[in-house]
Amino acid sequence: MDAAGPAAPAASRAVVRRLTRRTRDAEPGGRLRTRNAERDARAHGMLLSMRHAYSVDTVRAAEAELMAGLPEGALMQRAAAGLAAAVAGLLPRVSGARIVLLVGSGDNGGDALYAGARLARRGAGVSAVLLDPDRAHRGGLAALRAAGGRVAEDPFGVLAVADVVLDGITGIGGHGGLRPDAVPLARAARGSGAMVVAVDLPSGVEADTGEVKGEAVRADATVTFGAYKPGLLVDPAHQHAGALRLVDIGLGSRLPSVPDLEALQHDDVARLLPVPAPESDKYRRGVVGVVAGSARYPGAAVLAVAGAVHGGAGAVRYVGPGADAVIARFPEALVHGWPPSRAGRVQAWVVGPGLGDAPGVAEVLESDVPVLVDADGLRSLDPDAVRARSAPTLLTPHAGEAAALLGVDRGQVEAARLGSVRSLATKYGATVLLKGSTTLVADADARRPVRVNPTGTSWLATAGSGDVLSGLAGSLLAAGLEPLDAGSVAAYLHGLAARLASLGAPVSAQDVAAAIPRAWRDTLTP
Ligand SMILES: NC(=O)C1=CN([C@@H]2O[C@H](COP(=O)(O)OP(=O)(O)OC[C@H]3O[C@@H](n4cnc5c(N)ncnc54)[C@H](O)[C@@H]3O)[C@@H](O)[C@H]2O)[C@@H](O)CC1
Ligand SMILES: [K+]
Repeated sequence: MDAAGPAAPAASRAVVRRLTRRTRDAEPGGRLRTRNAERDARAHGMLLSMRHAYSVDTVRAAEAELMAGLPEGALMQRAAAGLAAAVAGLLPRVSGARIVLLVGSGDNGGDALYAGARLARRGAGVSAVLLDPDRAHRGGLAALRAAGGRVAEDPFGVLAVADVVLDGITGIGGHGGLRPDAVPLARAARGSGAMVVAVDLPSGVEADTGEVKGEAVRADATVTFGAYKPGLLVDPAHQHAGALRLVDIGLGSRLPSVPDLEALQHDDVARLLPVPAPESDKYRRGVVGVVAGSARYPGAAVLAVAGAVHGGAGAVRYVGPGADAVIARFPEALVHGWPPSRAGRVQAWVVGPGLGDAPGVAEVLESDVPVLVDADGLRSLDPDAVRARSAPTLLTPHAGEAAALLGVDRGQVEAARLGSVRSLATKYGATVLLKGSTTLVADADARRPVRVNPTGTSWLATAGSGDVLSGLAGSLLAAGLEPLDAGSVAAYLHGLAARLASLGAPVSAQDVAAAIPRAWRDTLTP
Protein backbone atom coordinates (compact mmCIF):
# COMPACT_ATOMS: atom_id res chain seq x y z
CA MET A 1 0.00 0.00 0.00
CA ASP A 2 1.16 3.51 -0.64
CA ALA A 3 1.81 5.91 2.16
CA ALA A 4 0.58 8.56 -0.17
CA GLY A 5 -3.17 8.11 -0.12
CA PRO A 6 -5.32 10.05 -2.56
CA ALA A 7 -4.30 12.51 -5.22
CA ALA A 8 -2.67 15.78 -4.19
CA PRO A 9 -5.00 18.42 -2.77
CA ALA A 10 -6.00 21.20 -5.15
CA ALA A 11 -3.77 23.86 -3.55
CA SER A 12 -0.78 21.61 -3.81
CA ARG A 13 -1.63 20.67 -7.40
CA ALA A 14 -1.61 24.34 -8.33
CA VAL A 15 1.90 24.77 -6.93
CA VAL A 16 3.08 21.63 -8.62
CA ARG A 17 1.81 22.94 -11.95
CA ARG A 18 4.25 25.78 -11.45
CA LEU A 19 7.18 23.39 -11.06
CA THR A 20 5.94 21.31 -13.95
CA ARG A 21 5.80 24.36 -16.19
CA ARG A 22 9.29 25.33 -15.24
CA THR A 23 10.64 21.84 -15.62
CA ARG A 24 8.58 20.60 -18.51
CA ASP A 25 11.76 19.38 -20.09
CA ALA A 26 12.63 17.41 -17.00
CA GLU A 27 9.25 15.77 -16.65
CA PRO A 28 8.94 12.43 -18.40
CA GLY A 29 5.17 12.75 -18.57
CA GLY A 30 5.25 16.27 -19.93
CA ARG A 31 6.11 16.00 -23.58
CA LEU A 32 2.94 17.47 -24.97
CA ARG A 33 4.31 20.91 -25.60
CA THR A 34 2.99 23.88 -27.42
CA ARG A 35 5.38 25.42 -29.87
CA ASN A 36 5.70 28.44 -27.61
CA ALA A 37 6.70 26.28 -24.70
CA GLU A 38 9.26 24.61 -26.89
CA ARG A 39 10.66 27.94 -28.00
CA ASP A 40 10.79 29.01 -24.37
CA ALA A 41 12.61 25.84 -23.48
CA ARG A 42 15.18 26.44 -26.19
CA ALA A 43 15.55 30.07 -25.20
CA HIS A 44 16.35 28.96 -21.69
CA GLY A 45 18.90 26.49 -22.93
CA MET A 46 16.96 23.45 -21.79
CA LEU A 47 17.92 20.16 -23.29
CA LEU A 48 15.32 18.68 -25.57
CA SER A 49 17.26 15.58 -26.38
CA MET A 50 17.90 12.23 -24.74
CA ARG A 51 17.39 11.98 -21.00
CA HIS A 52 19.77 9.57 -19.28
CA ALA A 53 19.49 7.68 -16.00
CA TYR A 54 22.33 5.98 -14.13
CA SER A 55 22.46 3.27 -11.51
CA VAL A 56 23.35 4.04 -7.90
CA ASP A 57 26.81 2.47 -8.23
CA THR A 58 27.59 4.61 -11.25
CA VAL A 59 26.34 7.78 -9.56
CA ARG A 60 28.33 7.01 -6.42
CA ALA A 61 31.50 6.35 -8.41
CA ALA A 62 31.10 9.62 -10.32
CA GLU A 63 30.42 11.48 -7.07
CA ALA A 64 33.51 9.99 -5.44
CA GLU A 65 35.68 11.02 -8.38
CA LEU A 66 34.29 14.53 -8.38
CA MET A 67 34.45 14.89 -4.60
CA ALA A 68 38.13 13.94 -4.56
CA GLY A 69 38.95 17.29 -6.15
CA LEU A 70 36.57 19.42 -4.09
CA PRO A 71 36.46 20.70 -0.52
CA GLU A 72 34.58 18.42 1.84
CA GLY A 73 30.83 18.87 1.74
CA ALA A 74 30.90 20.88 -1.50
CA LEU A 75 28.61 18.49 -3.37
CA MET A 76 26.08 18.42 -0.58
CA GLN A 77 26.07 22.21 -0.60
CA ARG A 78 25.43 22.24 -4.34
CA ALA A 79 22.58 19.76 -3.88
CA ALA A 80 21.11 21.75 -0.98
CA ALA A 81 21.37 25.04 -2.88
CA GLY A 82 19.55 23.55 -5.89
CA LEU A 83 16.93 22.00 -3.65
CA ALA A 84 16.30 25.22 -1.73
CA ALA A 85 16.03 27.18 -4.99
CA ALA A 86 13.53 24.67 -6.39
CA VAL A 87 11.41 24.83 -3.25
CA ALA A 88 11.56 28.62 -3.17
CA GLY A 89 10.37 28.65 -6.77
CA LEU A 90 7.28 26.71 -5.77
CA LEU A 91 6.22 29.09 -3.04
CA PRO A 92 4.45 32.41 -3.53
CA ARG A 93 6.74 33.77 -0.75
CA VAL A 94 9.53 32.06 1.11
CA SER A 95 9.28 34.39 4.09
CA GLY A 96 6.63 33.09 6.47
CA ALA A 97 6.23 29.73 4.66
CA ARG A 98 5.95 26.71 6.96
CA ILE A 99 8.40 24.05 5.92
CA VAL A 100 8.85 20.66 7.54
CA LEU A 101 11.88 18.45 6.93
CA LEU A 102 11.58 14.68 7.35
CA VAL A 103 15.17 13.75 8.15
CA GLY A 104 16.57 10.23 7.98
CA SER A 105 19.94 9.02 9.17
CA GLY A 106 21.98 9.49 6.01
CA ASP A 107 23.18 12.20 3.65
CA ASN A 108 19.72 12.48 2.13
CA GLY A 109 18.65 13.94 5.45
CA GLY A 110 21.76 16.16 5.30
CA ASP A 111 20.58 17.62 1.99
CA ALA A 112 17.19 18.38 3.53
CA LEU A 113 18.74 20.03 6.59
CA TYR A 114 21.11 22.28 4.61
CA ALA A 115 18.30 23.24 2.21
CA GLY A 116 16.09 23.93 5.23
CA ALA A 117 18.83 26.18 6.64
CA ARG A 118 18.93 28.16 3.39
CA LEU A 119 15.16 28.59 3.42
CA ALA A 120 15.16 29.54 7.12
CA ARG A 121 17.69 32.28 6.32
CA ARG A 122 15.17 33.64 3.83
CA GLY A 123 12.50 33.87 6.54
CA ALA A 124 10.73 30.52 6.28
CA GLY A 125 9.66 28.76 9.47
CA VAL A 126 11.53 25.46 9.24
CA SER A 127 11.02 22.47 11.53
CA ALA A 128 12.97 19.24 11.31
CA VAL A 129 11.46 15.89 12.24
CA LEU A 130 14.41 13.62 13.06
CA LEU A 131 13.69 9.94 12.53
CA ASP A 132 16.85 8.94 14.35
CA PRO A 133 18.03 11.96 16.38
CA ASP A 134 21.38 10.39 17.25
CA ARG A 135 22.29 9.80 13.61
CA ALA A 136 20.92 12.94 11.95
CA HIS A 137 23.54 14.76 9.85
CA ARG A 138 25.45 16.87 12.38
CA GLY A 139 26.64 19.65 10.14
CA GLY A 140 23.20 19.99 8.56
CA LEU A 141 21.51 20.13 11.91
CA ALA A 142 23.91 22.76 13.21
CA ALA A 143 23.37 24.83 10.05
CA LEU A 144 19.61 24.61 10.45
CA ARG A 145 19.77 25.69 14.09
CA ALA A 146 22.15 28.54 13.29
CA ALA A 147 19.72 29.77 10.65
CA GLY A 148 16.84 29.85 13.12
CA GLY A 149 15.27 26.49 12.29
CA ARG A 150 14.34 24.06 15.03
CA VAL A 151 13.76 20.41 15.77
CA ALA A 152 10.03 19.69 15.98
CA GLU A 153 8.72 18.53 19.32
CA ASP A 154 5.31 17.68 17.93
CA PRO A 155 5.94 16.16 14.47
CA PHE A 156 2.29 15.56 13.63
CA GLY A 157 1.36 19.04 14.78
CA VAL A 158 3.88 20.77 12.46
CA LEU A 159 3.01 18.46 9.59
CA ALA A 160 -0.70 19.34 9.91
CA VAL A 161 -0.05 23.01 9.14
CA ALA A 162 2.91 22.71 6.75
CA ASP A 163 3.02 24.38 3.33
CA VAL A 164 5.87 22.18 2.09
CA VAL A 165 7.30 18.91 3.40
CA LEU A 166 10.79 17.94 2.29
CA ASP A 167 11.20 14.17 2.26
CA GLY A 168 14.79 13.52 3.29
CA ILE A 169 14.23 10.11 4.85
CA THR A 170 16.28 8.09 2.35
CA GLY A 171 17.82 8.66 -1.07
CA ILE A 172 20.06 6.34 -3.04
CA GLY A 173 21.08 4.56 0.19
CA GLY A 174 17.53 3.39 1.01
CA HIS A 175 16.27 -0.13 0.45
CA GLY A 176 13.15 -2.12 1.14
CA GLY A 177 10.38 0.44 1.54
CA LEU A 178 9.86 2.82 4.45
CA ARG A 179 10.60 1.49 7.89
CA PRO A 180 7.62 1.36 10.28
CA ASP A 181 8.56 4.53 12.18
CA ALA A 182 8.55 6.55 8.95
CA VAL A 183 5.20 5.31 7.68
CA PRO A 184 2.88 7.43 9.88
CA LEU A 185 4.97 10.53 9.15
CA ALA A 186 4.78 9.95 5.40
CA ARG A 187 1.04 9.45 5.68
CA ALA A 188 0.61 12.58 7.77
CA ALA A 189 2.64 14.58 5.23
CA ARG A 190 0.44 13.34 2.44
CA GLY A 191 -2.77 13.92 4.31
CA SER A 192 -1.82 17.43 5.41
CA GLY A 193 -2.45 19.36 2.21
CA ALA A 194 1.22 20.36 2.10
CA MET A 195 3.20 19.91 -1.05
CA VAL A 196 5.55 16.98 -0.65
CA VAL A 197 8.95 17.44 -2.32
CA ALA A 198 11.17 14.36 -2.38
CA VAL A 199 14.89 14.91 -1.93
CA ASP A 200 16.75 12.99 -4.67
CA LEU A 201 14.16 10.16 -4.65
CA PRO A 202 10.81 9.51 -2.99
CA SER A 203 11.86 7.60 0.13
CA GLY A 204 10.98 3.93 0.01
CA VAL A 205 11.43 3.34 -3.74
CA GLU A 206 14.29 1.33 -5.22
CA ALA A 207 16.53 3.71 -7.11
CA ASP A 208 17.97 1.16 -9.52
CA THR A 209 14.88 -0.78 -10.51
CA GLY A 210 11.78 1.32 -9.93
CA GLU A 211 10.39 -1.32 -7.58
CA VAL A 212 8.43 -0.32 -4.48
CA LYS A 213 8.88 -3.05 -1.93
CA GLY A 214 6.73 -1.68 0.86
CA GLU A 215 5.33 1.72 1.62
CA ALA A 216 6.92 4.72 -0.06
CA VAL A 217 6.49 8.47 0.01
CA ARG A 218 4.26 9.76 -2.76
CA ALA A 219 5.70 13.11 -3.75
CA ASP A 220 4.23 15.97 -5.75
CA ALA A 221 7.70 16.73 -7.04
CA THR A 222 11.18 15.24 -6.82
CA VAL A 223 14.38 17.27 -6.96
CA THR A 224 17.15 14.87 -7.94
CA PHE A 225 20.88 15.49 -7.95
CA GLY A 226 23.57 14.92 -10.55
CA ALA A 227 21.68 12.42 -12.71
CA TYR A 228 18.31 10.75 -12.99
CA LYS A 229 18.13 7.36 -11.34
CA PRO A 230 16.29 4.60 -13.24
CA GLY A 231 13.59 4.35 -10.56
CA LEU A 232 12.50 7.92 -11.21
CA LEU A 233 11.52 7.02 -14.77
CA VAL A 234 10.12 3.50 -14.35
CA ASP A 235 6.83 2.47 -12.73
CA PRO A 236 5.77 1.84 -10.06
CA ALA A 237 8.38 4.14 -8.45
CA HIS A 238 7.88 6.76 -11.18
CA GLN A 239 4.30 7.16 -9.97
CA HIS A 240 5.67 8.22 -6.57
CA ALA A 241 7.99 10.90 -7.93
CA GLY A 242 5.61 13.56 -9.28
CA ALA A 243 7.17 16.30 -11.40
CA LEU A 244 10.93 15.88 -11.80
CA ARG A 245 13.67 18.44 -11.59
CA LEU A 246 17.33 17.63 -12.11
CA VAL A 247 19.87 19.75 -10.20
CA ASP A 248 23.29 19.92 -11.82
CA ILE A 249 25.99 19.29 -9.20
CA GLY A 250 28.80 18.96 -11.75
CA LEU A 251 28.68 15.18 -12.24
CA GLY A 252 28.16 15.39 -15.99
CA SER A 253 31.74 14.85 -17.16
CA ARG A 254 32.30 12.01 -14.65
CA LEU A 255 29.33 9.94 -15.84
CA PRO A 256 29.90 7.29 -18.53
CA SER A 257 28.63 8.05 -22.01
CA VAL A 258 26.39 4.98 -21.97
CA PRO A 259 23.65 5.24 -19.34
CA ASP A 260 21.64 2.38 -17.83
CA LEU A 261 18.35 3.80 -19.01
CA GLU A 262 17.44 6.51 -21.48
CA ALA A 263 14.31 8.30 -22.60
CA LEU A 264 14.00 9.65 -26.13
CA GLN A 265 12.78 13.23 -26.43
CA HIS A 266 11.25 15.11 -29.37
CA ASP A 267 14.57 15.91 -31.06
CA ASP A 268 15.82 12.33 -30.82
CA VAL A 269 12.64 11.00 -32.37
CA ALA A 270 12.74 13.64 -35.09
CA ARG A 271 16.26 12.49 -36.02
CA LEU A 272 15.16 8.86 -36.21
CA LEU A 273 11.95 9.25 -38.22
CA PRO A 274 12.27 7.78 -41.73
CA VAL A 275 11.53 10.82 -43.86
CA PRO A 276 11.58 9.90 -47.58
CA ALA A 277 14.28 11.34 -49.82
CA PRO A 278 13.44 12.77 -53.27
CA GLU A 279 14.54 9.54 -54.96
CA SER A 280 12.50 7.28 -52.65
CA ASP A 281 9.84 5.01 -54.06
CA LYS A 282 7.47 2.81 -52.14
CA TYR A 283 9.87 -0.14 -52.13
CA ARG A 284 12.81 1.90 -50.95
CA ARG A 285 10.65 3.36 -48.17
CA GLY A 286 9.97 -0.20 -47.05
CA VAL A 287 7.10 -2.65 -47.37
CA VAL A 288 5.62 -4.13 -44.20
CA GLY A 289 3.70 -7.40 -44.11
CA VAL A 290 0.96 -7.89 -41.53
CA VAL A 291 -0.26 -11.34 -40.48
CA ALA A 292 -3.08 -10.61 -38.07
CA GLY A 293 -6.76 -11.08 -37.33
CA SER A 294 -9.00 -14.13 -37.32
CA ALA A 295 -12.69 -14.90 -37.76
CA ARG A 296 -13.02 -14.14 -34.06
CA TYR A 297 -10.92 -10.95 -34.04
CA PRO A 298 -11.18 -9.34 -37.49
CA GLY A 299 -10.80 -5.86 -35.97
CA ALA A 300 -7.21 -6.60 -34.92
CA ALA A 301 -6.26 -6.95 -38.59
CA VAL A 302 -7.76 -3.54 -39.40
CA LEU A 303 -6.09 -1.84 -36.43
CA ALA A 304 -2.66 -3.36 -37.07
CA VAL A 305 -2.91 -2.29 -40.72
CA ALA A 306 -4.06 1.17 -39.55
CA GLY A 307 -0.88 1.50 -37.45
CA ALA A 308 1.23 0.26 -40.36
CA VAL A 309 -0.37 2.55 -42.97
CA HIS A 310 0.35 5.58 -40.78
CA GLY A 311 3.78 4.37 -39.73
CA GLY A 312 5.98 5.48 -42.59
CA ALA A 313 6.38 2.35 -44.75
CA GLY A 314 5.91 2.71 -48.49
CA ALA A 315 3.31 -0.08 -48.68
CA VAL A 316 1.46 -2.52 -46.45
CA ARG A 317 0.78 -6.14 -47.41
CA TYR A 318 -1.89 -8.00 -45.45
CA VAL A 319 -2.14 -11.80 -45.18
CA GLY A 320 -4.98 -13.40 -43.22
CA PRO A 321 -8.72 -13.88 -42.97
CA GLY A 322 -9.52 -10.19 -42.46
CA ALA A 323 -8.76 -9.12 -46.06
CA ASP A 324 -12.29 -7.84 -46.81
CA ALA A 325 -12.42 -5.75 -43.65
CA VAL A 326 -8.91 -4.44 -44.29
CA ILE A 327 -9.63 -3.42 -47.88
CA ALA A 328 -12.94 -1.83 -46.93
CA ARG A 329 -11.14 0.42 -44.48
CA PHE A 330 -7.74 0.76 -46.21
CA PRO A 331 -7.98 0.42 -49.99
CA GLU A 332 -4.27 1.29 -50.17
CA ALA A 333 -3.33 -2.03 -48.51
CA LEU A 334 -2.26 -4.96 -50.69
CA VAL A 335 -4.03 -8.18 -49.64
CA HIS A 336 -2.68 -11.65 -50.29
CA GLY A 337 -3.75 -15.28 -49.83
CA TRP A 338 -1.98 -17.73 -47.56
CA PRO A 339 0.93 -18.37 -46.98
CA PRO A 340 2.92 -15.23 -46.08
CA SER A 341 5.95 -16.48 -48.02
CA ARG A 342 3.95 -16.06 -51.29
CA ALA A 343 2.85 -12.51 -50.54
CA GLY A 344 5.81 -10.90 -52.29
CA ARG A 345 8.84 -9.18 -50.86
CA VAL A 346 8.54 -7.31 -47.57
CA GLN A 347 11.23 -5.61 -45.50
CA ALA A 348 9.58 -6.55 -42.17
CA TRP A 349 6.73 -8.68 -40.83
CA VAL A 350 4.24 -8.08 -38.05
CA VAL A 351 2.62 -11.25 -36.78
CA GLY A 352 0.17 -11.96 -34.01
CA PRO A 353 -2.50 -9.34 -33.30
CA GLY A 354 -5.88 -11.10 -33.05
CA LEU A 355 -4.43 -14.20 -34.68
CA GLY A 356 -6.08 -16.59 -32.22
CA ASP A 357 -4.87 -20.11 -32.85
CA ALA A 358 -4.32 -19.54 -36.56
CA PRO A 359 -0.90 -20.42 -37.96
CA GLY A 360 1.51 -17.77 -39.12
CA VAL A 361 4.17 -17.29 -36.45
CA ALA A 362 6.42 -20.19 -37.45
CA GLU A 363 6.18 -19.28 -41.16
CA VAL A 364 7.03 -15.66 -40.55
CA LEU A 365 9.90 -16.44 -38.17
CA GLU A 366 11.51 -18.43 -40.98
CA SER A 367 11.86 -15.30 -43.09
CA ASP A 368 15.14 -13.42 -43.31
CA VAL A 369 13.73 -9.97 -42.56
CA PRO A 370 12.99 -8.31 -39.19
CA VAL A 371 9.88 -9.69 -37.49
CA LEU A 372 7.68 -8.16 -34.82
CA VAL A 373 5.73 -10.70 -32.75
CA ASP A 374 2.78 -9.45 -30.71
CA ALA A 375 -0.27 -10.70 -28.80
CA ASP A 376 -1.42 -14.21 -29.82
CA GLY A 377 1.83 -14.68 -31.68
CA LEU A 378 3.65 -14.57 -28.36
CA ARG A 379 1.77 -17.55 -26.94
CA SER A 380 4.19 -20.38 -26.35
CA LEU A 381 6.81 -18.59 -28.42
CA ASP A 382 9.85 -20.84 -28.68
CA PRO A 383 13.08 -19.08 -27.57
CA ASP A 384 15.17 -21.38 -29.79
CA ALA A 385 13.15 -20.49 -32.87
CA VAL A 386 13.68 -16.80 -32.17
CA ARG A 387 17.36 -17.18 -31.30
CA ALA A 388 17.98 -19.15 -34.50
CA ARG A 389 16.75 -16.32 -36.73
CA SER A 390 19.18 -14.60 -39.06
CA ALA A 391 17.37 -11.23 -38.84
CA PRO A 392 16.32 -9.27 -35.75
CA THR A 393 13.12 -9.96 -33.82
CA LEU A 394 11.07 -7.49 -31.80
CA LEU A 395 8.63 -8.86 -29.21
CA THR A 396 5.91 -6.54 -27.89
CA PRO A 397 4.23 -8.16 -24.86
CA HIS A 398 2.07 -6.50 -22.22
CA ALA A 399 2.75 -7.51 -18.63
CA GLY A 400 0.47 -10.58 -18.80
CA GLU A 401 2.12 -11.90 -21.97
CA ALA A 402 5.58 -11.16 -20.58
CA ALA A 403 4.68 -13.07 -17.40
CA ALA A 404 3.58 -16.09 -19.42
CA LEU A 405 6.83 -16.03 -21.44
CA LEU A 406 8.90 -15.78 -18.26
CA GLY A 407 6.82 -18.33 -16.32
CA VAL A 408 6.00 -15.89 -13.49
CA ASP A 409 2.91 -14.03 -12.26
CA ARG A 410 1.75 -10.88 -13.97
CA GLY A 411 2.15 -9.02 -10.66
CA GLN A 412 5.83 -9.93 -10.59
CA VAL A 413 6.37 -8.37 -14.01
CA GLU A 414 4.46 -5.22 -13.07
CA ALA A 415 6.43 -4.85 -9.84
CA ALA A 416 9.81 -5.34 -11.54
CA ARG A 417 9.36 -4.04 -15.07
CA LEU A 418 13.00 -3.23 -15.74
CA GLY A 419 14.29 -6.62 -14.62
CA SER A 420 11.52 -8.37 -16.52
CA VAL A 421 12.15 -6.68 -19.86
CA ARG A 422 15.88 -7.37 -19.57
CA SER A 423 15.27 -11.03 -18.69
CA LEU A 424 12.98 -11.50 -21.67
CA ALA A 425 15.44 -9.88 -24.05
CA THR A 426 18.16 -12.21 -22.78
CA LYS A 427 15.96 -15.30 -22.86
CA TYR A 428 14.88 -14.72 -26.49
CA GLY A 429 17.99 -12.99 -27.80
CA ALA A 430 15.51 -10.42 -29.12
CA THR A 431 14.55 -6.81 -28.61
CA VAL A 432 11.59 -6.63 -26.23
CA LEU A 433 9.08 -3.81 -25.86
CA LEU A 434 7.17 -4.24 -22.59
CA LYS A 435 3.93 -2.27 -22.86
CA GLY A 436 2.42 -0.50 -19.89
CA SER A 437 2.22 2.78 -18.06
CA THR A 438 5.93 3.31 -18.61
CA THR A 439 6.69 1.28 -21.73
CA LEU A 440 10.24 -0.10 -21.77
CA VAL A 441 12.32 -1.35 -24.70
CA ALA A 442 15.34 -3.58 -24.07
CA ASP A 443 17.74 -4.42 -26.88
CA ALA A 444 18.91 -7.95 -27.56
CA ASP A 445 22.39 -6.64 -26.70
CA ALA A 446 22.23 -6.30 -22.90
CA ARG A 447 25.04 -3.71 -22.91
CA ARG A 448 22.78 -1.15 -24.55
CA PRO A 449 20.63 1.12 -22.35
CA VAL A 450 17.00 0.20 -21.87
CA ARG A 451 14.70 2.88 -23.29
CA VAL A 452 11.75 4.18 -21.29
CA ASN A 453 8.94 5.92 -23.14
CA PRO A 454 7.98 9.34 -21.82
CA THR A 455 4.77 9.94 -23.79
CA GLY A 456 2.23 7.50 -22.40
CA THR A 457 -1.23 8.36 -21.19
CA SER A 458 -3.64 6.21 -19.22
CA TRP A 459 -6.20 6.72 -21.98
CA LEU A 460 -4.07 4.32 -24.05
CA ALA A 461 -5.33 1.46 -21.90
CA THR A 462 -8.03 0.76 -24.47
CA ALA A 463 -8.85 -2.29 -26.58
CA GLY A 464 -6.92 -2.49 -29.83
CA SER A 465 -4.30 0.16 -29.03
CA GLY A 466 -1.63 -2.56 -28.90
CA ASP A 467 -2.59 -3.70 -32.42
CA VAL A 468 -2.01 -0.15 -33.67
CA LEU A 469 1.37 -0.04 -31.93
CA SER A 470 2.51 -3.29 -33.52
CA GLY A 471 1.58 -2.08 -37.01
CA LEU A 472 3.33 1.22 -36.40
CA ALA A 473 6.51 -0.39 -35.06
CA GLY A 474 6.49 -2.92 -37.91
CA SER A 475 6.24 -0.11 -40.41
CA LEU A 476 9.28 1.59 -38.87
CA LEU A 477 11.19 -1.71 -38.96
CA ALA A 478 10.36 -2.00 -42.66
CA ALA A 479 11.58 1.54 -43.20
CA GLY A 480 14.98 0.44 -41.89
CA LEU A 481 15.04 1.41 -38.21
CA GLU A 482 16.81 -1.10 -36.01
CA PRO A 483 14.48 -2.81 -33.51
CA LEU A 484 15.45 -0.68 -30.48
CA ASP A 485 14.75 2.50 -32.44
CA ALA A 486 11.63 1.12 -34.15
CA GLY A 487 10.16 0.05 -30.81
CA SER A 488 11.00 3.20 -28.90
CA VAL A 489 10.04 5.61 -31.70
CA ALA A 490 6.76 3.71 -32.20
CA ALA A 491 5.99 3.89 -28.47
CA TYR A 492 6.78 7.61 -28.47
CA LEU A 493 4.57 8.42 -31.48
CA HIS A 494 1.81 6.13 -30.22
CA GLY A 495 1.74 7.80 -26.78
CA LEU A 496 1.89 11.26 -28.30
CA ALA A 497 -0.86 10.38 -30.81
CA ALA A 498 -3.04 9.17 -27.95
CA ARG A 499 -2.48 12.40 -26.05
CA LEU A 500 -3.21 14.54 -29.09
CA ALA A 501 -6.34 12.54 -29.90
CA SER A 502 -7.50 12.38 -26.30
CA LEU A 503 -6.80 15.82 -24.83
CA GLY A 504 -8.06 14.45 -21.53
CA ALA A 505 -11.07 12.54 -22.89
CA PRO A 506 -11.57 8.87 -23.84
CA VAL A 507 -9.93 7.80 -27.05
CA SER A 508 -10.37 4.72 -29.25
CA ALA A 509 -7.60 2.71 -30.90
CA GLN A 510 -8.79 4.03 -34.28
CA ASP A 511 -8.48 7.60 -33.00
CA VAL A 512 -4.91 6.83 -31.93
CA ALA A 513 -4.03 5.42 -35.36
CA ALA A 514 -5.57 8.42 -37.11
CA ALA A 515 -3.57 10.81 -34.92
CA ILE A 516 -0.17 9.23 -35.72
CA PRO A 517 0.52 11.71 -38.56
CA ARG A 518 -0.21 14.60 -36.15
CA ALA A 519 2.22 13.14 -33.63
CA TRP A 520 4.78 12.70 -36.40
CA ARG A 521 4.33 16.33 -37.51
CA ASP A 522 4.47 17.59 -33.92
CA THR A 523 7.76 15.76 -33.45
CA LEU A 524 9.27 17.23 -36.61
CA THR A 525 8.14 20.80 -35.92
CA PRO A 526 11.18 22.80 -34.85
N1 LIG B 1 27.30 10.99 -2.22
C1 LIG B 1 27.34 12.26 -2.57
O1 LIG B 1 28.32 12.78 -3.02
C2 LIG B 1 26.14 13.07 -2.48
C3 LIG B 1 25.03 12.55 -1.86
N2 LIG B 1 23.94 13.27 -1.75
C4 LIG B 1 22.80 12.78 -1.00
O2 LIG B 1 23.11 11.64 -0.25
C5 LIG B 1 22.20 10.61 -0.49
C6 LIG B 1 22.82 9.31 -0.22
O3 LIG B 1 23.20 9.34 1.13
P1 LIG B 1 23.52 8.04 1.96
O4 LIG B 1 24.43 7.19 1.22
O5 LIG B 1 23.92 8.49 3.30
O6 LIG B 1 22.15 7.27 2.00
P2 LIG B 1 20.68 7.74 2.35
O7 LIG B 1 20.67 9.00 3.10
O8 LIG B 1 19.92 7.66 1.10
O9 LIG B 1 20.14 6.57 3.27
C7 LIG B 1 20.99 5.82 4.08
C8 LIG B 1 20.52 5.82 5.49
O10 LIG B 1 19.17 5.41 5.55
C9 LIG B 1 19.03 4.23 6.33
N3 LIG B 1 18.05 3.41 5.62
C10 LIG B 1 18.24 2.54 4.61
N4 LIG B 1 17.07 2.03 4.21
C11 LIG B 1 16.12 2.60 4.98
C12 LIG B 1 14.72 2.48 5.03
N5 LIG B 1 14.09 1.65 4.22
N6 LIG B 1 14.04 3.24 5.91
C13 LIG B 1 14.69 4.09 6.74
N7 LIG B 1 16.03 4.24 6.74
C14 LIG B 1 16.74 3.50 5.87
C15 LIG B 1 20.38 3.63 6.42
O11 LIG B 1 20.51 2.97 7.64
C16 LIG B 1 21.30 4.83 6.32
O12 LIG B 1 21.50 5.40 7.58
C17 LIG B 1 21.73 10.87 -1.90
O13 LIG B 1 20.50 10.27 -2.19
C18 LIG B 1 21.67 12.37 -1.91
O14 LIG B 1 20.44 12.81 -1.36
C19 LIG B 1 23.90 14.66 -2.18
O15 LIG B 1 24.22 15.43 -1.08
C20 LIG B 1 24.83 14.93 -3.32
C21 LIG B 1 26.18 14.44 -3.04
K1 LIG C 1 14.06 11.19 -0.12
